[in-house]
Amino acid sequence: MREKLNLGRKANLMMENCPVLLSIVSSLLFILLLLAVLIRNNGQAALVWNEIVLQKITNFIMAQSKEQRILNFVLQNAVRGDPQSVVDTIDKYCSQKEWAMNVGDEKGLILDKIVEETKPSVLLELGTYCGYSAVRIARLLQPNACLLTIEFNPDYAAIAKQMIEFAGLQEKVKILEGPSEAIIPQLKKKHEVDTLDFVFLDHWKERYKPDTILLLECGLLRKGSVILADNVIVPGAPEFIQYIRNNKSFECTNYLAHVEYMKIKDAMEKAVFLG
Ligand SMILES: C[S@@+](CC[C@H](N)C(=O)[O-])C[C@H]1O[C@@H](n2cnc3c(N)ncnc32)[C@H](O)[C@@H]1O
Ligand SMILES: [Mg+2]
Repeated sequence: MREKLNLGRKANLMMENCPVLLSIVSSLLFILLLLAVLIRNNGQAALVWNEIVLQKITNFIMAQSKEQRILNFVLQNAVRGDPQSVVDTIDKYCSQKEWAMNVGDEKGLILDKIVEETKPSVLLELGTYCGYSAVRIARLLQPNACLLTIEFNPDYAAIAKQMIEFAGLQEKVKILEGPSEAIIPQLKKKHEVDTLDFVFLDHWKERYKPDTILLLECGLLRKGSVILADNVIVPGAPEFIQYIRNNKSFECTNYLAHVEYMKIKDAMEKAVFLG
């Protein structure tokens, strides 16, 4: 009898709270819907969602970093000594399993085209990450050409080293570990660079402009040096774009594309130094 009374009271309580519960659930659904729309239409929100929310949860569950998972997938599925298979395997993982900030397959084709047109011997990349673009660039280089790539995150630099070795490109690519602003001034004396034929800007976007100015101040650009900047729409590099397009020493071209492994618009900017 007492049990029946208790059950009745519980049912009454639930009925009384029903509108409150319903409004909480519907508010949550509304917030989720809003988030989904925002992520779908907004590049910045999509990057934050992938890099901060999804990645942190997966890293916690798997007790391993996303970059380690990308490397493991390459070690298990790509062909050792075959850079194209390394590039394709990373693209497969990042388009099907987990998003990552590699330049990716679509903008990678623009990068390939500009490297092939420029035929560079001395190249600099700012922002190595897992070594995707380093492998992509180095696979196209002439026998004596060399790519220096700067990365300040030691975990990423370690992953990139293994990626580049697996691709068989360790003779062509040298990883310089540290912040770009500290390494650029050492390039001439410490790393025997005279001038750079090609520079790929793909590190944090607020460093694009100051590091371009630093390259000029250090005398590392010559007439005809090509700078290619990734992600000039998403996340965007407005200060760099304003600086480079208003500088008469550079001739600029914009290449429209999409954010790596997404349908959101992005672009690359090529700037040729006129001396
Ligand atoms: C977008 S990822 C590079 C992706 C890579 N280029 C690719 O396409 O495979 C940017 C990388 O730049 C590194 N980075 C950012 N700012 C840097 C700086 N000032 N000096 C050195 N590395 C930097 C980050 O740690 C990150 O690994
Ligand atoms: Mg990029």
